[in-house]
Amino acid sequence: MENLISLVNKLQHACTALGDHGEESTLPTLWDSLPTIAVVGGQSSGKSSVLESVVGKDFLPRGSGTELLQGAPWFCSSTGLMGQDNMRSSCALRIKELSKVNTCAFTALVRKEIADETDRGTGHTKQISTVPIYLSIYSPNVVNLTLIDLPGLTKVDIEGQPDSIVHEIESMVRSFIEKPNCIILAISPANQDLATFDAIKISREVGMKGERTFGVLTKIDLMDKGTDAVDILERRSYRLQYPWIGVVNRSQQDINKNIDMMAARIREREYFASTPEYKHLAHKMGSEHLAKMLSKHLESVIKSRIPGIQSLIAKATAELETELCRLGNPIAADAGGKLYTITEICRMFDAVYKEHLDGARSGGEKIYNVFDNHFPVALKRLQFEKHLTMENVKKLITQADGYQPHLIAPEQGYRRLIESCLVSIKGPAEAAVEAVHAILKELVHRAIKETHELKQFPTLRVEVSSAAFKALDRMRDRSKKNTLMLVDMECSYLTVDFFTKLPQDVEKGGSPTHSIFDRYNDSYLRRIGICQHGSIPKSIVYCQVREAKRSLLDHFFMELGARETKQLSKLLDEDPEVMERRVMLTKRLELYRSAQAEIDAVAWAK
Ligand SMILES: Nc1nc2c(ncn2[C@@H]2O[C@H](COP(=O)(O)OP(=O)(O)OP(=O)(O)O)[C@@H](O)[C@H]2O)c(=O)[nH]1
Repeated sequence: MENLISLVNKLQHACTALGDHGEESTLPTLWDSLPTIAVVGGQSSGKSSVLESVVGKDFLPRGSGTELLQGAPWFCSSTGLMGQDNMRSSCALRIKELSKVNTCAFTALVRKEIADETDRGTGHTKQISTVPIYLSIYSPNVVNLTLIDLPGLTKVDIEGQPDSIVHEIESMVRSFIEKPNCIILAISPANQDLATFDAIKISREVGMKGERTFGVLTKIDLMDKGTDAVDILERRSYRLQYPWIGVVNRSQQDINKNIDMMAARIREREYFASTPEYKHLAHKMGSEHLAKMLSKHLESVIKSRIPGIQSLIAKATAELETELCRLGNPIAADAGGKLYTITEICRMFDAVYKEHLDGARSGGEKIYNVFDNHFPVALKRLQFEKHLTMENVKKLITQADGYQPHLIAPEQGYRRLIESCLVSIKGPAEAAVEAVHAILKELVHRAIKETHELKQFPTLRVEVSSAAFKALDRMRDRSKKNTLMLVDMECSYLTVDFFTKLPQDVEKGGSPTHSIFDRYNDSYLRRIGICQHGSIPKSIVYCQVREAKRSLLDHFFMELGARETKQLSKLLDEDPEVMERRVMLTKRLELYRSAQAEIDAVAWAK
């Protein structure tokens, strides 16, 4: 029994330390893995007496009028009383510290509590109540188990009870004992015909092949003279998977005389040892033997549940770890720690952002699309013809040499013509800068969303995105300036090479007979634009994309260094609910880990 106490206590310790009392919980319950013991039998068959003798204490009211459902979940005081009221919603009787109450006082106290509770449940009508009474007794010396004293099964209606009572009791009993973790003590009085009792029948029905059922033959001492229970006890009749155990409980007279449990056990031992019919079976009879058998059985059942409990704990631990990981790390208290956390998170954001640009995540390809598609299309759409209308060309060329007549060729005029066309490229160039800017901003949104660590801190998230946007705005402005400058630069000086190439290029495709105006036609000027096509993206990538990759949060970091602890704390203003949940989960995880260690120790000791 001591081994069992220690084994169950360890498991129970693990369960109760986790605050797991079998209540509805999001986490898998360990409680269900532990067995309960229920006594089933006809009215006055001796159920309460057997329960008490297994426990070794008398506390249950017996005799007529106790057809109530008494459950006794047992806890040891070392695991505390926490959560009891949550665990059992209805009426819980709590008798604390069994060891501090003397037997008489204890008996009287518990009996009174049960009787009062029954009256409360049935309204003094002495009817059977289907509301369970849960009696929790805490002691370091008892096994932490749930013992259920069920109302007696009956075949006939009971006076003062509704007609449906026979079925009600049966279905109540069935609902308790059909749970696979319920060990059934089928109580049958030996002084009545066994065939007339349903205890075995009902427990066979729910207990599959009877592997959960222990037959207990009570009232052997009350059998008619000349009859005995040897056939049953020697497994010749009413055979069960486990041998029947005969017991001799205290009679009503003994109870009235206040014969205590110890004396009753001695007398029971003597009875079996001295009765000729049972002498040879004496070592397998009696309440003590029943208690030992049950202990052994419980031990093996509980041990067989250990792998299941271990996997429940492993599953719960994994779930806790996942959630904790999702909630992120707790925040450091000092400024240095906070600064470190912020920069680390920013670094992670930065890394995600770069991945978008470099192709590890999607989005960066949109920039290429601007250069490869939007920009050339925009160039194509430029209305060079407006510049090249005969009127405009004439005007420019005529104006170019002022009052002087052109001697050879209107070179100055060509220059002006080309310049004015090049200037119109500024529009598409600016549009490309803006398009890339929009893409870079959109990627900030995406990277913010995808940086898991930022989810924890809404304020930091806002600040990081606004810092990134500000940086991108600065880069955009610089890029625009540089790109437009590039166009200006192209316009400001046309090389000889440029000019010498003009007629040749035109001659390749064009007709030399065409006038000079026709030669520098629309498609030709477009080609000049296309020359720019290469350098404008270069400028944009250099000023915006490369910079965004290199120094998106540089300003922010510099500014961070100057912030005070209070301001840093503001950035890390986590949702208090998240903080609380993290603390709770961390505590629970620690408990699960220590429970795991304890249960592992039990498993290794097998
Ligand atoms: N002589 C003798 N009396 C017994 C034995 N077992 C139980 N009794 C007596 O039988 C009566 C009924 O016993 P209980 O233990 O209350 O039976 P129960 O099945 O719990 O009864 P209900 O809950 O009322 O159905 C009590 O007066 C007991 O003292 C026994 O083995 N021998």
